[in-house]
Amino acid sequence: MSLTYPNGTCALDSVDLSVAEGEFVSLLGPSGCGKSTILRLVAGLMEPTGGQLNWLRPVARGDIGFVFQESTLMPWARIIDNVRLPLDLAGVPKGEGNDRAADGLVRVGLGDFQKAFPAELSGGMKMRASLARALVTNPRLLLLDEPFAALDEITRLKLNDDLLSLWEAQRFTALFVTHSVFESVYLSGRIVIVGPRPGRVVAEVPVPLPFPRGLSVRTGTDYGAICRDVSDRLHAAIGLAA
Ligand SMILES: Nc1ncnc2c1ncn2[C@@H]1O[C@H](COP(=O)(O)OP(=O)(O)OP(=O)(O)O)[C@@H](O)[C@H]1O
Repeated sequence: MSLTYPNGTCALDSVDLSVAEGEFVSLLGPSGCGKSTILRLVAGLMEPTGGQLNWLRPVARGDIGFVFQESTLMPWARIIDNVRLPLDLAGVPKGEGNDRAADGLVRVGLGDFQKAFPAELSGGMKMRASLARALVTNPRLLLLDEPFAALDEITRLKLNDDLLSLWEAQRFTALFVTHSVFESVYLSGRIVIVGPRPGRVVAEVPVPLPFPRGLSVRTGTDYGAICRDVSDRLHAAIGLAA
C-alpha cells in the first residue's frame, strides 16, 4: 500500500507487509520513514491512497488496541476510570467494566493504584496503565507507537518484559514501532526494516530466539549477533556505513 498526504508528502511507497495472527512484529526505521503512518493505516484512521490493506478475518473497532509514546491518560480521571474507558465506550455495564479494568491493572502490576490520579504515577506506571487500557477489551491486534521511548533505560527494560508477559498470556498480534535495534530484537519474532521516506520495506529479519525471553537472552551471544546483523541492515538501508 502507498500513502500520500493531502499536502503532497509521499510517506509510503508500495509497502508490502504481511503479519500472521499472534505474531510480534517490530517496525524499525529512521525518523520520518513512515512507521507511524503504517500504524495509522492499519488502525483504520486513514485509507491508503494506493494499494490496499487486507484482513484474513474481519476486524471490529474493539479488536484493535493502540498505545502511543505519551500515555494519553485523562488527567482528571482515576486510573480505574481511565482503564475502563474503552469498555464504557463499548457499552459494557459499569460493574463488569470495573471488574475487568481492575483485573487489567493487576496484570500490569498496578492493582494498588486503581484510585490514583495519573499525576500521582511515575512515567513507567502511566505507561503500564496505558497498556492495561489498550488491552482491557482483549484486542486481537495491539499497535504500539514507540511506547517506551520517553522512559529511562531501567524502566524501559522492565516494561519490555512486562509487555512480553502480557503478549504471551493474551496472544494478541503486536505491531511495535521503535527506533531501538536492541528493543526490536528483544521483543520480536520478526523485524521489518523500513527505509527512508518514502517508506518501503527494505528487509525482514526473523529473530529465532526462544520465548519466554529474559536476562539470559539479553546477555547471550545469539542476541548480540542478531543485534549486529539488524544494525548493519538498518545502516545499509539509511545509507550509512556500520
Ligand atoms: N498529517 C500529515 N500531513 C503531512 N505529512 C505528514 C503527516 N503526518 C506525517 N507526515 C509526513 O510523513 C512522513 C512519515 O511520517 P511518520 O510520522 O509516519 O514517520 P515515522 O517513521 O513514524 O517518524 P518518527 O520515527 O520520527 O516518529 C514524514 O515525512 C512526515 O513529515
